[in-house]
Amino acid sequence: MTTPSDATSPVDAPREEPHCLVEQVGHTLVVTMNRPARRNALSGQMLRIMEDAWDRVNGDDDIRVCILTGAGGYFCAGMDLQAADDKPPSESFESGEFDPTVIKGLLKGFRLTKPLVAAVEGPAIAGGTEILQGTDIRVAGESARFGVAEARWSLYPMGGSAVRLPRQVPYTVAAELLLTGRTLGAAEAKALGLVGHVVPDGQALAKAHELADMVAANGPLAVQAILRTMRDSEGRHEEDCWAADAAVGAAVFSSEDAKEGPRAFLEKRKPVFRGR
Ligand SMILES: C[C@H](/C=C/C(=O)SCCNC(=O)CCNC(=O)[C@H](O)C(C)(C)COP(=O)(O)OP(=O)(O)OC[C@H]1O[C@@H](n2cnc3c(N)ncnc32)[C@H](O)[C@@H]1OP(=O)(O)O)[C@H]1CC[C@H]2[C@@H]3CCC4=CC(=O)CC[C@]4(C)[C@H]3CC[C@]12C
Repeated sequence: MTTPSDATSPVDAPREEPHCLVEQVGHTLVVTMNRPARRNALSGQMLRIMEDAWDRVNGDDDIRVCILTGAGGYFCAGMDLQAADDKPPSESFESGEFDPTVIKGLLKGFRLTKPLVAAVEGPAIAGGTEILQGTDIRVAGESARFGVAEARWSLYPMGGSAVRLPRQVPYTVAAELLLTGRTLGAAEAKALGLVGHVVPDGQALAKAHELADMVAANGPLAVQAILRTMRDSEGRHEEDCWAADAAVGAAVFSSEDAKEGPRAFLEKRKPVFRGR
């Protein structure tokens, strides 16, 4: 997809903001989709920055949790329809330039090994709700709106929603949202369990930080092991999961942190976890 960074621009043009901002705050990496004038529509540049951020989360032991949010009071308006009109994604699929089975920026075919907290203000439409389904803990401002609108434009929810949404909300609701393209508000999303928290507008990021800080204060090995088992056991019979569950759990109990935690409780102090 063409992005402004691919185009030549006059030297006197104002410096364009990066399409995605990445900032570490303590043990939390904050990823902010940053094209508010386009309602944070997903550009190629934005997705490339997000892919690098995901690698940083997975590769840096100092990062224990990630927050994904959008700038300007918006979450994400999905694929950049102008860029798609300039260069239809089908050209990239047909040429083999892009393998749609893995869309790392949208966390399809690639997952974070640490918890991802979504802070949603305003519209999270199509690709916006698609990437939401790759997050773990979710906070919405009361005016946030969700939906998978691809069918409205005779497009396909290539970000994974036809697979994931029926696993995250009741089947008939997933079918209705995917097939009608209608949107839903934060209250309905909370009632369905698509998001876990609804807060006053403008407070989603603060709540996301509060939750992220709770995660970051816990044993990182335990947190990552729990997340791994949740991911690996999804859709499988429980009897097929216990061996892996036990192996992952035993490794956590064998860690130094598993001794530090109970000791800190008994000594009535905060634990100091070192991730080993
Ligand atoms: C398949 C994956 C997902 C697909 C999609 O998401 S389809 C797009 C669906 N999006 C929508 O339907 C939302 C459209 N927007 C709205 O409904 C409204 O704007 C809003 C409700 C979001 C906000 O309303 P508002 O009143 O506040 O604001 P407006 O006045 O409407 O808008 C303000 C301003 O912003 C512009 N705008 C808004 N939305 C968009 C948008 N989506 N695109 C562009 N511009 C937008 C609007 O025009 C106004 O502008 P103005 O000038 O002021 O009038 C895909 C997701 C990612 C894809 C992959 C990306 C990487 C790839 C690269 C390749 O080369 C191969 C393909 C691929 C892998 C590609 C594959 C497909 C995806 C996975």
